[in-house]
Amino acid sequence: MDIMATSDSKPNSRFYALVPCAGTGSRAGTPGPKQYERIAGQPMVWHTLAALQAVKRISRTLVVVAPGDGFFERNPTSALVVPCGGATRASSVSNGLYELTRAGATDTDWVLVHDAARCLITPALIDSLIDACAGDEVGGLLAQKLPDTLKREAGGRVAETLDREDKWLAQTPQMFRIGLLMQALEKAGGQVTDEATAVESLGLQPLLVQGGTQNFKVTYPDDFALAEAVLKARTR
Ligand SMILES: Nc1ccn([C@@H]2O[C@H](COP(=O)(O)OP(=O)(O)OP(=O)(O)O)[C@@H](O)[C@H]2O)c(=O)n1
Ligand SMILES: C[C@](O)(CO)[C@H](O)COP(=O)(O)O
Repeated sequence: MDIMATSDSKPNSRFYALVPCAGTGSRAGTPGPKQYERIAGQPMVWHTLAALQAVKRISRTLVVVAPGDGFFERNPTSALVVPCGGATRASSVSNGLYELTRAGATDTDWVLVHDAARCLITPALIDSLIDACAGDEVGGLLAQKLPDTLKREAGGRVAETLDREDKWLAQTPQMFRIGLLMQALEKAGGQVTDEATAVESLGLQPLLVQGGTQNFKVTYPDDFALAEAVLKARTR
């Protein structure tokens, strides 16, 4: 692909945030979608949006919800909410990118895709991703080196211990040019679990930017208490 067409030759590119918020949270064990569960006094997604909206360089935040989701009608936000969630996270992101372009974003603007369920993200981490990627020709993602020894399993037993030196856990936000990411997701299909995988399918190598252990995705029942403890500790 012609990477020069999307490289940082456009100093006036804007930054958008896109929040996929259309999942059901099947692993979380909550009665409804986990992103609306209250954590530290607020629905989870509220913490996520507050961090993104505190970053002044982000000109607009778009939230992708499932069709028929009435949460933001009951809880108005300054973010643009679109009921275009798809069957997979990747299709929710693709649909949201299209809506961003309808709202005036261009192919060379940047988008930071961030999980609604990563409610512990901070403005400082978002800023560090933007600082690292805005001059990069591909873009990149927050990620974390593995803190533990890594095993491969076979039939419930350890088959081997893997080298972890070059392994990272992908987090979000993941930041790419809108045109590049649309092209990448179209090529990669709806099953890829993050934006970087789609961009890799174009033969490109996204930049790994140091994330944080607190920027975990609320996924399992135990994660709610941990997220609550961290958020409460920050306000003390
Ligand atoms: N079809 C989907 C699936 C997921 N997401 C969003 O993508 C983020 C990360 O996904 P994950 O933690 O896997 O959330 P769920 O798909 O809701 O959880 P689970 O896989 O346990 O069902 C979440 O903010 C979720 O709302 C989405 O917008 N559209
Ligand atoms: C995008 C992501 O948060 C990166 O770690 C993650 O892949 C999304 O969650 P899923 O469980 O893979 O849907």
